[in-house]
Amino acid sequence: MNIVRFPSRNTWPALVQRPVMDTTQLQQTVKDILADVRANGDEAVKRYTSRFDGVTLDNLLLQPGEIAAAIAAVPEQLKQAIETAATNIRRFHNKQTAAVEVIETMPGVQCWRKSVGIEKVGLYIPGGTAPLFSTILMLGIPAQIAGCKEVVLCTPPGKDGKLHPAIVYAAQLVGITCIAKTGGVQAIAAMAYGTESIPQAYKIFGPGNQYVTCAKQLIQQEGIAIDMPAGPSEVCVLADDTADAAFIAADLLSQAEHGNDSQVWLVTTSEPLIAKVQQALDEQLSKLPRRDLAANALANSKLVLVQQMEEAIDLCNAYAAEHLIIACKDDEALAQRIMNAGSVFLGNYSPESAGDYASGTNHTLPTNGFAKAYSGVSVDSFVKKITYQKLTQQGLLQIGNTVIAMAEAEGLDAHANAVKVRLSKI
Ligand SMILES: NC(=O)c1ccc[n+]([C@@H]2O[C@H](COP(=O)([O-])OP(=O)(O)OC[C@H]3O[C@@H](n4cnc5c(N)ncnc54)[C@H](O)[C@@H]3O)[C@@H](O)[C@H]2O)c1
Ligand SMILES: N[C@H](CO)Cc1c[nH]c[nH+]1
Ligand SMILES: [Zn+2]
Repeated sequence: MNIVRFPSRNTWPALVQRPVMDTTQLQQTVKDILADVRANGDEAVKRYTSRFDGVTLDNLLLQPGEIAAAIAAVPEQLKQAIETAATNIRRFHNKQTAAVEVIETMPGVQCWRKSVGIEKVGLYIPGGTAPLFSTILMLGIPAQIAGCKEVVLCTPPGKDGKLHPAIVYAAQLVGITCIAKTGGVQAIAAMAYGTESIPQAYKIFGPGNQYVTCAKQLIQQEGIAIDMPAGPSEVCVLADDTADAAFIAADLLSQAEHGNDSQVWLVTTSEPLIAKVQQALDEQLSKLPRRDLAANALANSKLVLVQQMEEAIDLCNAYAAEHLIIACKDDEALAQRIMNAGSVFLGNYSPESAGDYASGTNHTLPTNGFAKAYSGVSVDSFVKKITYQKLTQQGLLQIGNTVIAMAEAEGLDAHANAVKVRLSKI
């Protein structure tokens, strides 16, 4: 990992840049696949699934017989773990709904706002390097709570053309039955445009690699909504001299193992901690099955030493990590000063893995600095908020002159007349 000592503030904009592929080439590749799927539907989706995932499929949609077989193949202990996680995620997300409240802004003028589930949603579940069935809970549960009517799920198949049994188990647990065995750009295109077998969605959710994230950003320009750019995983650990180097190394590796383009940071005021973390990383990395992916990600990553905690906080806010772990004595006080992060983990006993799987918060979060302006997925992401109003005759008498005065001042006489014509009849 690169060690950066006392970087001056004017170097921070370059320092916080994430590693990205050549964006021109990436965008061209993605645009070509999007256009092909739009023109050729299932045939193109199958062709790209064969090219990128090495699988030739007759049927893109998971068949009922495959569902029963997959569910039977999930070990009981894993089923229980998935159900415990689902219960916690439900508990946390159930509290994100608010009762409709009618506000009387003037006598006889009532206004209210209601959340209505987006009718058709598409969920992308990553599967290129690991079958992230936990992501099904993170997207499927808020979709269920929001009352979305049609949910389609796309995920890449394994080399045998099948889905990991836990993917199928988690999907049925959250009531998803329309499951397509395809990933990458072709999956995002299929959900955006609709194909013969994959239904079109109004909004597409879910994390993915740089191809998936770029495809989501491009289809957004065509009028399909997306949750947010949720690309390669990131964690930043903010630590002082009370932190435990072995815990920090474990947390950094937990996100580095997601893929080559993940990025992990340590920001600290403690010089001795840096050497200890480096040693712990060496010890732990060699034992990981996914050490090659993690080692590549560590090459993109940084251990940053700063003088003061004040500066450390400012740098964390400039970096705007997907996940921020505060491994410091004053974790709660420091957390108050965090302006930019997808999700924050406080203290030495809150590993990011807890939030990735089971504590209850959502793990679909903005990466690449988008946490400066975007939130992670929640029930809100799956609803539109429609406003309503009802005016009585008394209400229109109260508000009428205000509307007429403003409409006439804007030169919009027809607006004023829509009020006058009614007032003349009261
Ligand atoms: N931000 C978040 O909330 C969050 C959550 C979970 C996972 N993630 C991230 O999701 C990512 C998952 O990535 P993944 O690769 O394992 O799975 P993925 O499902 O996102 O991508 C796999 C697909 O990429 C496509 N692809 C691969 N190489 C290609 C190429 N050369 N050209 C065109 N398409 C190509 C293929 O179609 C393949 O099916 C990781 O980066 C992980 O860190 C992020
Ligand atoms: N850390 C990922 C979000 O960046 C979520 C995840 C899923 N499984 C394990 N981790
Ligand atoms: Zn993770």
